[in-house]
Amino acid sequence: MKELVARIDTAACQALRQEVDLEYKPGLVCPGNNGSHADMNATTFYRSIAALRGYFGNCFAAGIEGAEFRTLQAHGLVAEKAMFKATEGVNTHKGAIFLMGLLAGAAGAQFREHGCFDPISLGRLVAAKWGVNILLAGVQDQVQRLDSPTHGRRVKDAFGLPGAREQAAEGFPVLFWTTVPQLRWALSEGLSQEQAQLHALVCTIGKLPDTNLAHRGGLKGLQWAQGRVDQFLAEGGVFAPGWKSRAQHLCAQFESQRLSPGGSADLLSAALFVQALVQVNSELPNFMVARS
Ligand SMILES: CC(C)(COP(=O)(O)OP(=O)(O)OC[C@H]1O[C@@H](n2cnc3c(N)ncnc32)[C@H](O[C@H]2O[C@H](COP(=O)(O)OP(=O)(O)OP(=O)(O)O)[C@@H](O)[C@H]2O)[C@@H]1O)[C@@H](O)C(=O)NCCC(=O)NCCS
Ligand SMILES: Nc1ncnc2[nH]cnc12
Repeated sequence: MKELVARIDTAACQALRQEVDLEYKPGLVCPGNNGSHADMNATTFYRSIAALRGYFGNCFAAGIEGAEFRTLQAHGLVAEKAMFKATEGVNTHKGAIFLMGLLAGAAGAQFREHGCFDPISLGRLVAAKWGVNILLAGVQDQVQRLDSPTHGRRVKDAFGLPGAREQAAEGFPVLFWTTVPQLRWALSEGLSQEQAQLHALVCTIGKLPDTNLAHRGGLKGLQWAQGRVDQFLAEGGVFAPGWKSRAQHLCAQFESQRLSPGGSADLLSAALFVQALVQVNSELPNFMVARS
């Protein structure tokens, strides 16, 4: 069982690494460009990923043991602390800690029940098992942090915009209806990993009410960003010749507005993790683990 837990943990950390290493992400930190961020670069993200080692495996193991949401939440809070320590206070992966921790926990619950995973139904399982408690935790958080609300909370209060919690409680509709299928479709059309990942990211930005965009740019900023990616797609996106220079232009536009779609970046990581789980599923006989 230890080997499987380690395999899941590695798959999640690799997904985070793939996301950071992808170039031409509008407004986001890439190896060659810090996007709309002055306080972090790719090295900050690598440090953060190193600090998260073990966390996703812990969530998976907790799922196997039949964990309630509060157990996952406790693991998540420890991981957030480790991230902030490694990045000297910069928020690199708060969203990913939350949503990929939940997905890893749900994969554990599926494994406990069936001895394998059905990655595509992980979102529905998260909603069914923990949805209510995820939303209740938000209410508690609001009461406790009235003096210093999070960016997500500020945006919810100002614009009524749902955030990471609502996505999770609803079974990650954007992840499973947009990010994952667009990634798979682009790959099946013969695109490279780089093009397919960028395509999935851009489609996600167009659909997600990303609280990061709304926090920095208000509703106008969110709408502007979604309009820009829609135009990029309408011009052929990564499928059309000259996509790299159009993607670079898109990046420059996001930087000029200081906008960064951090929530969408997290969904790309989560989609890469879901894809990796499909692969792990096919490797399960090699682990020869006994369930109990
Ligand atoms: C549930 C929590 C994650 C709390 O969320 P809350 O709603 O209170 O809001 P935030 O603290 O603002 O964090 C939410 C993060 O989620 C990502 N996100 C945003 N929109 C969405 C969305 N629509 N769907 C899914 N995910 C979304 C986003 O993460 C990314 O952005 C980060 C940078 O954010 P921030 O620091 O705000 O922005 P900057 O622009 O850098 O700030 P300035 O420079 O302008 O100052 C980046 O790290 C990405 O990860 C949001 O940040 C949570 O706090 C919680 O409950 N945690 C406990 C852990 C837990 O319960 N785990 C449970 C199970 S495993
Ligand atoms: N590459 C990235 N840049 C900025 N914020 C992010 N949040 C998650 N990944 C990110």
